[in-house]
Amino acid sequence: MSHVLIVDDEPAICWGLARLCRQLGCTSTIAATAEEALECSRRESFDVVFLDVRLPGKSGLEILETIRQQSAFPRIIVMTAYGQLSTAVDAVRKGAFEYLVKPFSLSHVERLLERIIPATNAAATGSEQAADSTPSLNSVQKLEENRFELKPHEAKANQLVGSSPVMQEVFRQIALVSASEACVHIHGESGTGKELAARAIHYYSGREKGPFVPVNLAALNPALAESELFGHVKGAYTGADLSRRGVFDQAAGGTVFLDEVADIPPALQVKLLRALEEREIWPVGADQPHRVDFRLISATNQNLLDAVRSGQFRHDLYYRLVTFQLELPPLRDRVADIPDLARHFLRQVAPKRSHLEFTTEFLSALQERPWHGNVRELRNAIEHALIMSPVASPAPWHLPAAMAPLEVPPGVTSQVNSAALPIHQAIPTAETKGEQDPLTVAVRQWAKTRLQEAKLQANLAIEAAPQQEDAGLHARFLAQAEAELFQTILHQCRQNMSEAARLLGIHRTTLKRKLEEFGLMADD
Ligand SMILES: Nc1ncnc2c1ncn2[C@@H]1O[C@H](COP(=O)(O)OP(=O)(O)OP(=O)(O)O)[C@@H](O)[C@H]1O
Repeated sequence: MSHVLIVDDEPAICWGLARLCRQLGCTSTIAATAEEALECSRRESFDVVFLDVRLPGKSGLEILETIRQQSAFPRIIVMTAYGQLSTAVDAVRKGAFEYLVKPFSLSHVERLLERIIPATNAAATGSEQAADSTPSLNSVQKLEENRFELKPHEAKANQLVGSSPVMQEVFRQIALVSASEACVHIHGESGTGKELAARAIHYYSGREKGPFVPVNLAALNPALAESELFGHVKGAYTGADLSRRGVFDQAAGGTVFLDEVADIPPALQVKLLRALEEREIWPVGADQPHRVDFRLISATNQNLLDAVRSGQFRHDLYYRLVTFQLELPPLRDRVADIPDLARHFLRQVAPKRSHLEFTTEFLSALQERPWHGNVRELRNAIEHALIMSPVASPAPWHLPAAMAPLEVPPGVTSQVNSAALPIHQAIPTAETKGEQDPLTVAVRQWAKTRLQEAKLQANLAIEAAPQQEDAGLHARFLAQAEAELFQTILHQCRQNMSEAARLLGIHRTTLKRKLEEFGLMADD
């Protein structure tokens, strides 16, 4: 008969779990604190331990390792309500067998126990089944041999915020998969945090000291894509005066992040498959391949299976890439995370104002938006609102207009992520440039969206609509930016033209002429 230790200071949880144990024919002991739990595991041996993270006094994670050793390595199931990603990773590294996100259903726990109990019984009788009982959190054994410490500074720099149940599940999966070497495929709408999740997997893996090399396949010039990925030797083609290391070589000992992987040209799919299977890279023009040690994480906002079905994506490559699929939920499915995310972005974009409290009205307005651009749109909206309200806490009307839904036809990416451009083309990002200037971000996004539209039109062979598109991007940009700037300043100056012109540093007549040009002159 299996013996279960339940460590939680919430009586209702202890009661529910104890009853479940009885139904499954196990005995159970309850402890409400870490100290009590240690005392119990000193006295008797347990097969399964339910261990809450937040306990009065010491936390569950602090005693996890001692309990494992005292009780002859029981299956430890860590339970938490509001874990950060680092909590989940810590639990896995310390040897937790499972990580349960509260609130959990008892039927889920029942299935889990039904899976564990035969193995623990077998272990007690020394039968073969025990040897087969692989821990649910894989690679625990490997980690036992090769334990590494958490790097709080790195984790913080790449912090994924989210306490909603769906994000807790994401954290759990990141914790599991980062302990392995599996190829991970991240799927989610644009701006849901796919690159951030990929970075987290890298930083929490054994490769965290190696490079993380992001590359956006949709942004690569098709003619140069092969050389970007695999490198080339000197003289490989006209103009190749020097040999060049590709993305995989740059990532040696670390991780390659292939963003928008659905856009990889068919010819390169074969080469990528070979690189994954053989762990060998064949640079353009080379007469032999060489070995490279890399881990691959890929992402897309498209349905990769649809691409396989339509013959655009090789099925063998699909199965190689999607060893483990991580789904990032759209922001509308985790509105509970919005206040925490808003505070996180406040600290990020305006550290000097981090003491500021958002009003309930502002937070409600945030939670009511559709967020088609997901977390990226939220970040930009917070920056915008903080700019528009430089002193006081922002109000709902300081937010920019909500983004329209993005219709993304297959084969066209919804957004070009500058952080995932090839290294030598990368535009400085928050990571490379320190603090991000909101205007730079907005301009960059505007330009990317226009490029994306151009690409879409080219793909669909659409004739550009005459009027507006006839004006070059520069003129269109100025018209849009100036109109917005003038309107905002005029609004702040209560439509006082002289005051607005003074603030703008232009002559009043110039302002008037421009407003007329843009059709923004108010009727007298
Ligand atoms: N859970 C989160 N916590 C904190 N910041 C987040 C979170 N998710 C996304 N972000 C932030 O939102 C922005 C967009 O994230 P990211 O680039 O990772 O999204 P993505 O899904 O890769 O987008 P795309 O598909 O357009 O490339 C970044 O500034 C990122 O730091």
